[in-house]
Amino acid sequence: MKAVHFGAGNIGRGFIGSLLYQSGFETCFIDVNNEIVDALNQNKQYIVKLANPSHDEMIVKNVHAINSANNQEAAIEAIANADIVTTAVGPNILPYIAGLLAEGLKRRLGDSEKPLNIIACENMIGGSTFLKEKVYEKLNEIEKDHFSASFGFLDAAVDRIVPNQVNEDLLMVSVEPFYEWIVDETNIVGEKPPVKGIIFVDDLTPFIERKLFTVNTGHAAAAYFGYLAGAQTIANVLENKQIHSLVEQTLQETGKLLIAKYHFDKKLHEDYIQKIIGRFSNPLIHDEVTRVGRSPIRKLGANDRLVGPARQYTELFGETPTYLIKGIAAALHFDYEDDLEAMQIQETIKFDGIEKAIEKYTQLKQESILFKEIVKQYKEVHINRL
Ligand SMILES: NC(=O)c1ccc[n+]([C@@H]2O[C@H](COP(=O)([O-])OP(=O)(O)OC[C@H]3O[C@@H](n4cnc5c(N)ncnc54)[C@H](O)[C@@H]3O)[C@@H](O)[C@H]2O)c1
Ligand SMILES: O=P(O)(O)OC[C@@H](O)[C@@H](O)[C@H](O)[C@H](O)CO
Repeated sequence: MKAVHFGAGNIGRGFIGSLLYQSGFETCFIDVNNEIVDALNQNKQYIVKLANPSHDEMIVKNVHAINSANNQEAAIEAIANADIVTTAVGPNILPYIAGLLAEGLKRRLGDSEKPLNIIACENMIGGSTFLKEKVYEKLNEIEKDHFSASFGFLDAAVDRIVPNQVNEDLLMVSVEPFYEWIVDETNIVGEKPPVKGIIFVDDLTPFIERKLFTVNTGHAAAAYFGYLAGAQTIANVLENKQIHSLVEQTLQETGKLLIAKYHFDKKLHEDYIQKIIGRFSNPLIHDEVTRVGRSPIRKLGANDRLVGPARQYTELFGETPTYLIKGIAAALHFDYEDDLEAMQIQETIKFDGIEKAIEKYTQLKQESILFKEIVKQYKEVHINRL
């Protein structure tokens, strides 16, 4: 069986590639990073190392790679012959791979009748649906009909903390032991993708919201509070009792929302929160606050991990969430120079003011109570940097 995976980065190699190998796939990574592509083609395997006390390792074999920046033809051919396509390139990159994916799928339609499922493994709600929209923008009406009959775009929630890698071995990836990959089965065409470790569900929404509004909300809060406090890594951040408590309280707020919306068992959800905080605190993972806080424009998006639950909380309970708002305010103070989105937000604040910046990046209306509370909190954080 052949897999094509877009994005041979942290999660691509450290999670998806590893499960594809364990399931018997030969994986072709498509990436634009020449160094990684060359190394994969040279070694044809790489090591995944677990951040556990015994530092267990496994070798992922049967891999090769194509640089789509200079070898589109090979990438199109690989997609045309794949048994599954997955991605982990980042939500903002999905529109840029859509053209190539569309070409590969068109060629496949010309060559065979075999159905194909595509799974975008990105931290966003409806990632595969979004990718499908971008692919369909490249098609005419007849092609759209053929695509709908032959290709399934399956939304997913993926969870495994894979920090930026600093190993001498370029391909080695250190990952946390925990993982979870939940896939919406409702749009599958043909057989269920035979990937060991995938949990198929018929309603993904509770799972993706639970993951994004707990793991990623807690992570973002820790990153932005931690950055203000001058911490380097997420594990360091959580050693600070004050921030530990801020993160926990933030997750109590998203927990209250999730339990009310999805009737999750209160005790089980509390256990889920504590397990996640434990994962963040893993001393064997060196996860920089700047990676976890990366792309703050995306993270401040109306439906993303901070503003999404804050908005829903305010609508459902008729009051604003104290700690989520603190997290949003801290994100607006994230002025890390190497992050283009952080710099863009800081420019907007500097030239247009905080109100215009909040409106632009969160889509919240100035007259809303949530908006006003964020402005207030932003000014307070400004005075008392943690
Ligand atoms: N790292 C994690 O802990 C983690 C966990 C769950 C989900 N995710 C999600 O996985 C996705 C990837 O995150 P990551 O941490 O692996 O990032 P990463 O930067 O390590 O990997 C992204 C890879 O995509 C490649 N890429 C960029 N543009 C491309 C293009 N046009 N075509 C093909 N490849 C391209 C990059 O070169 C890079 O190798 C994100 O959506 C992220 O939210 C990450
Ligand atoms: O990948 P992002 O930028 O959406 O979010 C940063 C981290 O929160 C994220 O990568 C987590 O490590 C991951 O989602 C854990 O499953």
